[in-house]
Amino acid sequence: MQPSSLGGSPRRNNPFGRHSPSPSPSPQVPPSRPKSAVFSTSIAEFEKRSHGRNSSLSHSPAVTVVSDSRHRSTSFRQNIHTSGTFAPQFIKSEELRRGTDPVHGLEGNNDFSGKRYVWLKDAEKAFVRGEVVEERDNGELSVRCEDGSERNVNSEHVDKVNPAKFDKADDMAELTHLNEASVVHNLHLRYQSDLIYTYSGLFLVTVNPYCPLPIYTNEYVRMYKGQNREDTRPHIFAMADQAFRNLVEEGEHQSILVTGESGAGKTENTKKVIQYLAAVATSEASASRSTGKQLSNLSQQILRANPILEAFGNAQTVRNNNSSRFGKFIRIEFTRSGQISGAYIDWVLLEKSRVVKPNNRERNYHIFYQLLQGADKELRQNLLLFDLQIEDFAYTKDGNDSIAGVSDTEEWNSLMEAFQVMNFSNDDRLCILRTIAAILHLGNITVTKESIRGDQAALAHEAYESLEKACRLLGVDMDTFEKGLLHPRVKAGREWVEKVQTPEQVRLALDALAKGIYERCFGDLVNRINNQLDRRSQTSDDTFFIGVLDIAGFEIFETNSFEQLCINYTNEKLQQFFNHHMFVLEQEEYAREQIEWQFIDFGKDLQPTIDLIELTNPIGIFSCLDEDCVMPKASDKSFTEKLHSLWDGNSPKYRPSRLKQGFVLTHYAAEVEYTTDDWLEKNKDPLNDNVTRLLSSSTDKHVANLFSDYIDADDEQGFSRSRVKKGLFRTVAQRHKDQLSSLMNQLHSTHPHFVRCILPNHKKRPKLFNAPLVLDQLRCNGVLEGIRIARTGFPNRLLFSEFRQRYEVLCRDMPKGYLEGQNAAQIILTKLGLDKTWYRVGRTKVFFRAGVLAELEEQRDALIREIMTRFQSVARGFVQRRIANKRLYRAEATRIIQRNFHVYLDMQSNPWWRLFTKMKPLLGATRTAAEVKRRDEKIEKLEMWRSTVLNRLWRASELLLWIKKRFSSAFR
Ligand SMILES: Nc1ncnc2c1ncn2[C@@H]1O[C@H](COP(=O)(O)OP(=O)(O)OP(=O)(O)O)[C@@H](O)[C@H]1O
Repeated sequence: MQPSSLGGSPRRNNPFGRHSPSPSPSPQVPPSRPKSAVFSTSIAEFEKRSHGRNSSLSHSPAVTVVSDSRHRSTSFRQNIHTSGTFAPQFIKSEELRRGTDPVHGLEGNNDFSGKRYVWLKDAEKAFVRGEVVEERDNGELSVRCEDGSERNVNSEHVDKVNPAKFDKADDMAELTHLNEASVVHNLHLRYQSDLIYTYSGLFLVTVNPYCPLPIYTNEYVRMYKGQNREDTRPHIFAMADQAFRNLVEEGEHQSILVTGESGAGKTENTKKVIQYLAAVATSEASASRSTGKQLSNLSQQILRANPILEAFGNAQTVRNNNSSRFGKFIRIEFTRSGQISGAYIDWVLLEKSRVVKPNNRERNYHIFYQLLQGADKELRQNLLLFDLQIEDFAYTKDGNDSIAGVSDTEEWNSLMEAFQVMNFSNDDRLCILRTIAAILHLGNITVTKESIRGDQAALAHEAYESLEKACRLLGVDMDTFEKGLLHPRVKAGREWVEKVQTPEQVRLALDALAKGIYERCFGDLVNRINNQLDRRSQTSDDTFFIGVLDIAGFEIFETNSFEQLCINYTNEKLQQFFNHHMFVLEQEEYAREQIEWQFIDFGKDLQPTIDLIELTNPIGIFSCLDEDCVMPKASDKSFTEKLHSLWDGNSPKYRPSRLKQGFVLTHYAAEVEYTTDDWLEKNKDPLNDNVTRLLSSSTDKHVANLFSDYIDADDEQGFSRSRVKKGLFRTVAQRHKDQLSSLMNQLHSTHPHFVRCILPNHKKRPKLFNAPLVLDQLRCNGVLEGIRIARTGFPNRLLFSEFRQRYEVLCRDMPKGYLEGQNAAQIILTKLGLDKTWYRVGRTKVFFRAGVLAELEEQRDALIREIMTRFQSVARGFVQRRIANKRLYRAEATRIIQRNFHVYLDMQSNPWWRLFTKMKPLLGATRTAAEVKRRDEKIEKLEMWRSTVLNRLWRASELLLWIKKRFSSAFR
């Protein structure tokens, strides 16, 4: 059943994404009432089953799907035709060839067989489907699996298989058996048919196809523009369009939250959203000519900001050749009439450790390679790079030099072009690239031990060349820089003393500086882009925004550190946001339908874990870490012990690690074990004060600006005051908490839409679907959590008309004549004998608990099976009777022939018969002679008769002549 086929209003208030009621549903022809004689058995059986319900594992593949899919496909095709853009890709030729339904691609077990199928857990494939061959009294099932094996399992440990009509369901929330196996199976079936987008209630789930699909063309943009979700197939454009229409129609900020693992397709989908919004907004803008050109230029700029962000914020990783190493929130501002009026990019969590330590099988940020491959001679001289190559720099020589299929020179050219579109001047470009080159040179400063005092740091002889180049590019004095690096001045009581540094400390300080410069440079670049995209002064109208959040999903690695805690904390907050939103919408829907329901805010489920991380009193993980960062003698170990003493036994979500120095947190997705090595250092993220102060007074305005928060005051007291005032001591945890809080505030002011990207395999291969991997991601990205919540309420809902059309057939003695929808539904439900806790009757719909519809479907299948069996038996009886009659007739004929033949044989031995057969030809001759004689006599008779007649005629004519003569002489 695909109720959404009836079209109707947008379903923004329907949290599970079930179809919205259509004000004018398509004609509903009630199924003609069956003859009671035919149905009597099944109804009695049904009543028996619904009272003494055995909610066993029984499943019979559904058989009655044709009308539903026809409804759906009709409405969809109508939509395509009316928009005039029928796209043949929608109906795959393969599907047509196989004769499966092109919209739902039904190919389930429509065999009327009544077999029972279940899902079994499987170590390799996650789940395997099997047919129940025996159900034992002790609750064990004997199951014949698809792989040919036969297994005995406890009935508690299997999941029900959905009726086949749910195969390739557009919205998984409509599955009546909402279990993990069914969700994975549905995604798998769709993925194999290139249907990469699927709804799961409020979520749009997308599985990376790893190959270009022709579904993002302008034709598709037109096809989705202004269409309801129900009238089109799941697509990122459908979600973007819904957000755009909500914005225009309701004047409300919108957000699209895209999350997933690395390589799952977040960035690609974010780009598609922006492409779609730019396209529809441009077409809106072109309606008003005056601003049209200017705004389409802005759309171009928004699109072209991407190559710049990717060059500086993306890198090749094992998972993804173009992995974004930061989270971004792109806000596209619109006027109330739907024209783009500006854009703004926020970023979080840039992976700056990559700048100094890229993995061996990965690369540093693209910009380093693009610069070294693409810059012309003049620029190379300006940046003091001369003939140096990738392998000449410490920060680029490890790891890969290039990416297969990607030309860094071409990418460089495209970056330069993007700079031009974004109105970056030559000077702007140069100063940005100078810092990048300076970082490369900083990496080449080799630190050794001083020859006299063994453990003190000194610069190697060859390091001076790189040091000089770095200092020139950064606009600082080389000697002061070196001194600040090797002998930094620190305050000891009231005195300032010079500190002795080990080579490791100096190397760390240089790396920290390189990371710090890169991060600040990235921030500055984003600010410049934002300045270009900011057009608020040019529009007088109120503006509303659609924000697209592209951020890393929940992470569980073998070793999870501080970075993973930051990411998982972010995802926990986003999941809480989702749960709360779903709860609010659900509540609205139930209230609108006036059904009784005790509401539970599932967002609150996640609060204990969030408190554990962010609370200040009692002191949470972040605050505890911050506190220890300013404690002189604190270490990672003391910090871990403090956490144990605070939270162990006081929160169900926390427990100490058994084997490592760390703790285990229970997140919504899973339990994650964090190791706390280096957390204090990571949280402090220290920069050498002496060097940063020097940079803040750089002769290069750009560099000075990057470090302006370190500006030295006249006196040393003033210096430390200014640092405190400008919040320089903010730790990474504090910064992240603040950034996240600001992001959450923005999100709370929006109407959200959720996209979950799924990585199908680690081999980057199309059509390869690794079910256990997908299942893990569904767990981590909250899709299964959403389904869990859905199961606690009434996830399946049907309009009265649809409910009646489908299930009235199960009820005998329905009142005749017109019945109002609610009344009819109520009567049917009562007659079906369903437990009242299993459903609610609203004002326009019937709501069901998960699994109830499957039970009804089963009854309906049984009934139809019964009808089909009877029909088949009558038809077969008729055919067999005809065959039997024919056979009987033939047998009779054969017997007659045989009898005659026997008689013939018997007569052969009879002498009279033999005499007769010999005489028979003679008899024939005698008969001929008699005949000739008889005819001769007849001829003779006729001859005589003829001559007599002729004689008389002659005499008569003689007499007439005589009379004539007599009369003529008499009258003369
Ligand atoms: N819809 C799509 N169509 C075709 N290819 C895609 C699609 N989505 C993703 N891909 C492929 O997968 C690759 C990785 O996608 P993407 O960069 O968007 O992942 P991501 O989730 O943003 O990863 P990261 O978090 O590492 O940045 C892309 O370079 C592209 O080759």
